[in-house]
Amino acid sequence: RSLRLDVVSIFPEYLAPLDLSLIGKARRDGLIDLHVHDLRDFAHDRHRTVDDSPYGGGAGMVMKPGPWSEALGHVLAQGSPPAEDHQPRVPTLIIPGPGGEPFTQQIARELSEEPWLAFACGRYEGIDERVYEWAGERMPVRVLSLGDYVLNGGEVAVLAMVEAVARLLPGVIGNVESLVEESHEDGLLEYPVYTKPAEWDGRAVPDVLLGGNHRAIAAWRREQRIQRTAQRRPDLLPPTAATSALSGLEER
Ligand SMILES: OB(O)c1ccc2cc[nH]c2c1
Repeated sequence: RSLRLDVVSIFPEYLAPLDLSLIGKARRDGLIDLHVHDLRDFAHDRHRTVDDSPYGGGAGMVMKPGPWSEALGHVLAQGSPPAEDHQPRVPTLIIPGPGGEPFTQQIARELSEEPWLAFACGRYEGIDERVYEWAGERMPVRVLSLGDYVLNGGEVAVLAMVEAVARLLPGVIGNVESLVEESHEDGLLEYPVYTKPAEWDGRAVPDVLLGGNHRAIAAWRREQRIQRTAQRRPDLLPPTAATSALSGLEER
């Protein structure tokens, strides 16, 4: 199964890290087909203008609708001629933004099932709202946020989302076991990990991990995940589990 990715940005070089390591190998192996488009190529005035001042006033600039509709139209055109089922293929368009739906591991899993994702990287104060409407009439659109903080543009968010999605594709990560017991995979944070030496800086590795009792090790790791989640991310636990896990901590 291969995933086609299109990214539109005024800083296409920002996406260069996708050529490195795992994602780079996935591209060379044909698992990922990445196309980065420079939004300015779709601005036809002499200065290749992509922004202008906001109606209604306010600070900063807003990204003009014209170049975006041309750029996204160009991306859509890559889906023709239609696939064998004669339905013109369209991508799911992801638009990163601080005002979006929180991006989660669950969404990463959903997106990794898609054959074609497109990403629109905003800059300045954002993209003219009519672009969201225009795009929504032509393809599924999801506005996603990495978290409650603000970046200067969508490129960093796209790098993060592409990595989170691509690593779930079969064949991208060599060791599939590492995809199972990781943070957020089943709603819990990951357990603490240790490696040699058994004692370092006067600090020992928990005895249970040095023995060979795999049932005891699995139980210890499960308990660690629950405790760590209760301490750091009680919001991930159902209310009763959070308090009972924490009360277990207080008694110690
Ligand atoms: O925080 B973000 O994910 C984000 C995304 C896009 C733009 C465009 C201007 N500021 C942005 C911030």
